[in-house]
Amino acid sequence: MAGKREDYITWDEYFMGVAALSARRSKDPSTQVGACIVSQDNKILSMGYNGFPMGCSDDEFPWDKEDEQADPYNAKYFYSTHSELNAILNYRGGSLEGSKLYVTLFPCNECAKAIIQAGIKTIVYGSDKYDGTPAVNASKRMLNAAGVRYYQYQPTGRKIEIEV
Ligand SMILES: O=c1ccn([C@H]2C[C@H](O)[C@@H](COP(=O)(O)O)O2)c(=O)[nH]1
Ligand SMILES: [Zn+2]
Repeated sequence: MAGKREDYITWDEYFMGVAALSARRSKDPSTQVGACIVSQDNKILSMGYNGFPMGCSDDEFPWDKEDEQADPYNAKYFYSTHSELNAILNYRGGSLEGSKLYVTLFPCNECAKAIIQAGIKTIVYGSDKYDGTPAVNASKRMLNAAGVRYYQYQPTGRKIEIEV
């Protein structure tokens, strides 16, 4: 009798992989972020990626970031909905209390507020490239105060290729 496969992916690889795949839908030329919300018993509840709200055309609204200081009206930041918020808002099933968020970039302060208020209790993040910025410092301050646990995803080194 054949034994079970042993090289199957872990839960963290699976859900971070889903978050990374979700990020591939983002039209942001600079930073693509993906998120996946999972229940305590490892069921996927929702997903999201950074992009403009419904009705705000990816071809008409600005993707520039250089203009942020000079002309914020023509930079992406006023318009882009963050992946974590999209994942929270995309959920149609009721409560996210006690759930876990996988996200490819450490959440900003605005996302931290939504995460806390939604009842998400754990964050597994990929990149922390904005660590030390005021937005991420404030985010960590709020997450720590609210008792939301977070840890960085530890890659296994296994390459996951998807061919469809
Ligand atoms: O918590 C976060 C923080 C940022 N994002 C999105 C918002 C933007 O579309 C990009 C950041 O663009 P930069 O050019 O790197 O400033 O990431 C997010 O989804 N969640
Ligand atoms: Zn954010």
